[in-house]
Amino acid sequence: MSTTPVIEVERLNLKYGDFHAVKDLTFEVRPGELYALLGTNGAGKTSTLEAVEGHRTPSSGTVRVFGHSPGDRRAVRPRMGIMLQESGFSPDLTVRESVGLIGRLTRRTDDVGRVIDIVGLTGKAGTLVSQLSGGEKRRLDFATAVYGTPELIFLDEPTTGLDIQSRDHLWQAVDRLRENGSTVVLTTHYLEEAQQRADRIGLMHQGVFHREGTVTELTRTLPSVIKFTLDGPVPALPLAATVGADGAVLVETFGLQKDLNLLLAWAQDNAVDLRDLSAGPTRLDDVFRAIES
Ligand SMILES: Nc1ncnc2c1ncn2[C@@H]1O[C@H](COP(=O)(O)OP(=O)(O)OP(=O)(O)O)[C@@H](O)[C@H]1O
Repeated sequence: MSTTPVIEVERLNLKYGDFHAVKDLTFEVRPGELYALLGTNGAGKTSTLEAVEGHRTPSSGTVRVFGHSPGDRRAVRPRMGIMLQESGFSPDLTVRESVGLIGRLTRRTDDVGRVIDIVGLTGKAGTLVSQLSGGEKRRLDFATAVYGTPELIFLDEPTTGLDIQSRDHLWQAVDRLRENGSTVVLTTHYLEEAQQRADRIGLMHQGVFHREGTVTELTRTLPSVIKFTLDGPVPALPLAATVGADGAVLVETFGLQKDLNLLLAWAQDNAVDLRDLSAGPTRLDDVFRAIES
């Protein structure tokens, strides 16, 4: 597989009048990667994606997609599938007609019935877009990413409004696209989805990267947490701990396995019941919370 980046963004700046929304942003997305562009509200994710998709002209800096300017639509557009937050399908078309339209607009070829099946709308193929539920509309939006198995797929908050079965279904379809070699760029506010699936994450805040790297790289500077509640007075704990507002005992640690062992041995020796015990690595949520503090 080629190691030439699929997307190269170098010192990208985007301004809206006097407002500097994206500041000197540099990153690349490699072939076959799932890259998650995450961040706080207004961080500049959508603006950045619009520049990469060729919908917005940079104030300065360069963007290359498959080595081309995204403005070179003939070279780039057929190779990428874009699932926007709202695709804007005409309400007067049926699902089947809408999916057929994707082929004409992107110049990719596929079997319309196959795509409708993948997005789980076979029973609704003859239904007007105006009569779809919110979740069904979102699944139709997903067809734009699936049609013709594009090499590069943008998923902008793909699971917002989907029930858990539809989410699982969508991610299974994304997994199959990736098995076929597709590169995926994801934005989402569901951090656990990014934590589970992203190879790398660019975490934006106020127009710049607050952090960039793998989930492990992003989370390793923050401690893991052990949490439990106690029924009554107990002998001195074997570890430094704090008590949260809800009365739960919190132990923050960079040596999760060792400290958990210590705690469990102490509980066993002293016949202490550690109720609601949970222990886990740092989550992306914690990295996000640390941005503002
Ligand atoms: N057309 C526009 N005119 C003026 N300001 C804009 C325009 N589009 C975006 N902005 C501003 O640029 C900043 C970045 O917006 P952007 O939509 O890229 O953020 P985002 O990271 O996608 O946010 P969110 O997570 O809230 O969707 C915001 O402060 C926004 O108000």
